[in-house]
Amino acid sequence: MKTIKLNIDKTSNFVSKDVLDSYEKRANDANSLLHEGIGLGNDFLGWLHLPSSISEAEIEELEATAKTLRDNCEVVVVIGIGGSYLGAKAVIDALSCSFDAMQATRKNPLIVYAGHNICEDYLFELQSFLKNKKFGIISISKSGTTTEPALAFRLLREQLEAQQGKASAQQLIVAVTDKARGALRTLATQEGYKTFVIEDSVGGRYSVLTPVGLLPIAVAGFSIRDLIAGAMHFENLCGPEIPFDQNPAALYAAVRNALYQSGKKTEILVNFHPKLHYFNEWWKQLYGESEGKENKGIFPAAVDFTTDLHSMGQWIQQGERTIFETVVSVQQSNHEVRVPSDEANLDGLNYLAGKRVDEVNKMAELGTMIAHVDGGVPNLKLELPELKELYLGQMIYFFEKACGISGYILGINPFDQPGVEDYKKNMFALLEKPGYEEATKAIKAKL
Ligand SMILES: O=P(O)(O)OC[C@H]1O[C@](O)(CO)[C@@H](O)[C@@H]1O
Repeated sequence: MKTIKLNIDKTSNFVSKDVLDSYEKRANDANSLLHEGIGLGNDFLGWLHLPSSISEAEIEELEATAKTLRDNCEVVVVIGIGGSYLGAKAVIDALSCSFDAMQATRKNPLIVYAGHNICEDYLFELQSFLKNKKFGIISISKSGTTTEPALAFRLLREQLEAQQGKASAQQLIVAVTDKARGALRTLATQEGYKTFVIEDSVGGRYSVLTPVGLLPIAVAGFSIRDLIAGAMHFENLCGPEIPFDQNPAALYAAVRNALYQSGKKTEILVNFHPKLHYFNEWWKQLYGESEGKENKGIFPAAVDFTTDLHSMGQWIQQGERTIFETVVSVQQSNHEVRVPSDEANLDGLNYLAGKRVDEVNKMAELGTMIAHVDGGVPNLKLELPELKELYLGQMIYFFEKACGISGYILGINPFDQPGVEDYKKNMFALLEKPGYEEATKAIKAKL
């Protein structure tokens, strides 16, 4: 099986071999600790062996449910926030035609998203769009209580029942949530919705290879079997028994921590393929929510090149030297477009005539890497052979495993997210949620 490849060569001027070697033990110990299951956050290690533990029966159930939604819906709304939608959107966007939403004739239902913001105009416009559509809903919330998806689900469930009738709506709603707890579980049980379980041991940002991601990806018409196969392959390639210098997850975790300790406080995930924009977003939550603790942690930023070379390129080239880049590079385009020759050549592009557009993109990528490294920005590179389910699955597991190792090297718990409760408490107090009376009084005194 072809695999994604990590290249850390363009960090060697910033992290010496001795320094990198000094991280070998910490990275190996962190990897072993994950597998021993006795480290910080060890209640949330269900993602570690997830790829190899998904059964044929589970895959068939996901495929069957996806078929029901595919056969009966022209639109499927994925409701969820954070890890409850980012993994699905990252994979679906990476594999879909860039103009899929505008296609007149469709093989697959259009996937749209809700519950990932609290925007009245967004929800109004989505409900207006759905007015004359046969749509289904995949409502996803591990806790089952997150405000944003719950609000969207209340609105869209009411609309679906009004448009299709309660009985038909019941067949077009799937809930993915906790096996026993939370409002979404209670509602799904009461209404008789088809449900899938998010195991307690799998945190939201690590849940893309559970029904959270797999069901929407299957509904979109992509191969969850290939995605799982790629993840399983990297479950093996990043295991604790793999030597440090051959273990991509351990190496990436070690290099990024060495760079962080040397003063590189921000990591910028870079792509040269716009379909990976939401993969950036998935990665930002995975690393930001895992490592941003105890006033520590690399800040995860992201850009789409060459687009953002025309917005962020100046800062990256000549701003504060506290950044490094991890470039996700897709080696082979799925399509071919060559630069035409032009008799007048007024644009001066005839020197490119006959070349593949991707050849131009690759030279932009190489030129950018040279400029940034020369400018004091270390570069790591993750090469994907193609944008296919297999390599996306490999990359998902690679970043998940490296995140666990990196968090343990940093000395924090990579699997909790206590900091996200602060805004929620204030929001509930300001909204005068029952039970928050004291908090309401206190926060209003601050205003
Ligand atoms: O799936 P849930 O429980 O609605 O949580 C959604 C997201 O919110 C968070 O819990 C943060 O509040 C993320 O970790 C999670 O991915």
